[in-house]
Amino acid sequence: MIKEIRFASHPEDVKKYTTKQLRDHYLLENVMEAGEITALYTMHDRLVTLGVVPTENTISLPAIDDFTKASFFTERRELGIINVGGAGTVVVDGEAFSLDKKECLYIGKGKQEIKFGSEAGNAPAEFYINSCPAHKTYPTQKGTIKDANRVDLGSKASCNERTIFQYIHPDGIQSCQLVMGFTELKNGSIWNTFPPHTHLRRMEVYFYFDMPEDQMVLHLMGTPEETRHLVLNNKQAVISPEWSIHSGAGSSAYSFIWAMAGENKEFTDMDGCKLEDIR
Ligand SMILES: O=C(O)C(=O)C[C@H](O)C(=O)CO
Ligand SMILES: [Zn+2]
Repeated sequence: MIKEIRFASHPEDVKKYTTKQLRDHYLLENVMEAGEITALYTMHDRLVTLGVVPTENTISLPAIDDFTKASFFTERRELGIINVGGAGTVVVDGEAFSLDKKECLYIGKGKQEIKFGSEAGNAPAEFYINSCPAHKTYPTQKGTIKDANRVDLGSKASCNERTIFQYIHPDGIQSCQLVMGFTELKNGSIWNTFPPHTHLRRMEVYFYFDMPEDQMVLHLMGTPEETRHLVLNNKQAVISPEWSIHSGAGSSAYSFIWAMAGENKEFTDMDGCKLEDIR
């Protein structure tokens, strides 16, 4: 298992960060490792981002004792999973859920044994997971693309034509604080989340996928009046502190999974930035 803790940051400090410091604090460079679990615990709302890639053998989710001091991972946590690889299965206390690419599974607090497997070891499932502290148990539930709430946004002329698929949200799969889904850009569009926004009530993590290996996204972060960029490639993730914008322009179309945790679960509770204020 590959694991790491990152601490929360102050916007005044981040203004002084070099490219390397920005990447060290916010970028998750290697999320998916064959046959491995990767786990990154951020102190921004104590969200844990994991990647699980079972190849020949199934992989069990351990408690990660030094992060959680719990006897099993979901003793005080909930988690949301979206598969971005080949077909796979998640077994939750003996109940099997098959997940095709882009399908979602929410697992509520209190599930003791969680196991991940792939249908074919040479085309492994790649489970992208976000977990946050939970105070009560909501039912474990699968979501297929048809179950997701679709929101079409943007336009061809603005190069930001995209569809948001909401899985774990107030009118969909229920959770304590996790909100999660993915956004797909239409071919020819490159901008996500533009115009950008902040939401002091929630932090957010973006995981970019379905991006050609030789392409990239310039992901924007920072306060609206002091922005910075990070270069992200396929299957990399980036932490967005609650005070930061999170938006990006790619050299081609791509998709990304967004996940939020914090004070509320209101997807539309955003403070939109005026383009004339962005620096
Ligand atoms: O393309 C978009 O716009 C998004 O996907 C927005 C994210 O979901 C988000 O930032 C929600 O707060
Ligand atoms: Zn947001």
